[in-house]
Parts: sequence; structure tokens; C-alpha cells
Amino acid sequence: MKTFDALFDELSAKVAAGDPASGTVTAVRDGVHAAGKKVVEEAAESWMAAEHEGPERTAEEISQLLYRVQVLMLARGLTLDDVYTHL
Ligand SMILES: N=c1c2ncn([C@@H]3O[C@H](COP(=O)(O)OP(=O)(O)OP(=O)(O)O)[C@@H](O)[C@H]3O)c2ncn1[C@@H]1O[C@H](COP(=O)(O)O)[C@@H](O)[C@H]1O
Repeated sequence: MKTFDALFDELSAKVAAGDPASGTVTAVRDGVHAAGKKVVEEAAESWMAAEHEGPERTAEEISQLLYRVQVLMLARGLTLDDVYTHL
């Protein structure tokens, strides 16, 4: 099972390498505006799933939200430490 930190390490490595097969690399290159819209979209889908769908669908949507948050962090040049320092 993958953790938040492990996924961030994986995405960071793909972005650093410019992996052409990675959708993440494309998403990060699309920039903060596009990444931010995706965060909002997945946040709304998480909320709707929590209200109207089952726990499994909700968990799936939240996993996509966490992924999109990491894409936004990478597009903005933030590290995990930058965020964790505020927790
Ligand atoms: N965890 C994810 C992940 N979560 C979501 N996504 C992307 O986000 C897409 C879903 O977002 P959409 O906006 O298309 O979703 P949607 O149409 O709203 O669909 P639903 O939310 O209704 O399901 C998926 O098809 C993926 O492209 C992800 N893409 C990649 N990862 C992981 O990131 C790592 C690197 O992946 P690559 O960059 O593809 O190499 C790998 O470990 C992947 O498993």
C-alpha cells in the first residue's frame, strides 16, 4: 500500500527526470492554474461521494484529491516539509 510521502517521492522523481510517459509530468507542466482547478474538482467529487455514495467511492475520490494536491505542490515548487511545518 502506498503512502502520501511515498507517492510524493515517486512524483517528484518523475518530474525531476521529465519522464515523457508520465501524466504527472504533463500535469505539473500545465501549471498552477490547471492544477488548482483539478484540486477543486476532486474536492467537490470527494464531498459529493461522501454525501451520496458509499465509503469505497468516497475513499477513491479522496485518493484522487490527495494526488491532485501533490500535483499542485509540485507545480508550485513546494516540498512535503514546506507543508508539514504548518501541521
Ligand atoms: N495516484 C495517481 C492518480 N490519481 C489520479 N490520477 C489521474 O487523474 C485521473 C483522474 O482524474 P480525472 O479528472 O480524469 O477524473 P474524473 O474524470 O473526474 O474521474 P472520477 O474522479 O470520476 O473517477 C486519472 O485518470 C489519472 O490520470 C492519477 N495519476 C497517477 N497516480 C499515481 O501517480 C504515479 C505516477 O503516475 P504517472 O504520472 O502516470 O506515471 C503512479 O503511482 C500513479 O499510480
